[in-house]
Amino acid sequence: MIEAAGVEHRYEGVLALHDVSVSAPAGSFTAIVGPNGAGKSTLALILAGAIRPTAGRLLLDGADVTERAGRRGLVEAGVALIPEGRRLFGQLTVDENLTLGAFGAGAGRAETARRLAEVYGLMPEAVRKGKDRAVATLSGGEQQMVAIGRALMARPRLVLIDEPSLGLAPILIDKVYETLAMLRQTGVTVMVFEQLAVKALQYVDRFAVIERGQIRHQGLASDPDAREMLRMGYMGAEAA
Ligand SMILES: Nc1ncnc2c1ncn2[C@@H]1O[C@H](COP(=O)(O)OP(=O)(O)OP(=O)(O)O)[C@@H](O)[C@H]1O
Repeated sequence: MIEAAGVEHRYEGVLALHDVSVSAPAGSFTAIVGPNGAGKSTLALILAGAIRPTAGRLLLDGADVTERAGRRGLVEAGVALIPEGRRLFGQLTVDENLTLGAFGAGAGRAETARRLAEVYGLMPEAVRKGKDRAVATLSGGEQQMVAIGRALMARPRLVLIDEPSLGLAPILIDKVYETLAMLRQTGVTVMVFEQLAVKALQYVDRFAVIERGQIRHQGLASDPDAREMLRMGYMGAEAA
């Protein structure tokens, strides 16, 4: 469904990605794992079409969309990015934040109400009950759920999530991943960009290891060698 082919990205002097080729088939759940500064956020932005790679191509459903990259990314094509740090409106309520997700995608009032009901169905009880609370008063895990919910309000076919576990307690990380697994069950293609490699591998079916801007390994999470590779300390203390 989505594919980066021979992608390179430079920020002024810094080579952030070098000859990166990764893909995610429709309906898959994929993790791009790697340590701090490996290039995960840059790759997430490129796959979402939010920034244009300095070399290489971005393909969506087999069509070259490299030139379409821009600030709004590939939203119209059904691609949603949940950036690191979530970027919610803390003073607005859960309901208002979710509604803005549909507004950005051009949904009318009745359609927005339908989508709200659907998205609340995926949210944990604490978020449903807190729909009139300011988002800033929710826990980090709940806020991450709202960020996922807001992206879903645009009815994306592909959801890219940068560091879903960042700053969350382990039990909440599992809840976030369980929600993503449920989302995938509904037919949405899901990609996470994650430092917690071992955790991500419990949930995804495919993965790629990125280090210093290059893909070192790609495979299936069910492959015993995959886990062995992470265990060998390839990712050092950052695998958890
Ligand atoms: N806007 C920018 N300008 C210059 N260099 C940048 C910029 N954004 C990222 N970089 C550099 O590009 C490289 C990859 O960064 P990136 O944020 O993509 O990695 P990451 O794996 O997401 O790391 P983290 O987990 O810390 O967010 C790093 O060396 C980083 O310092």
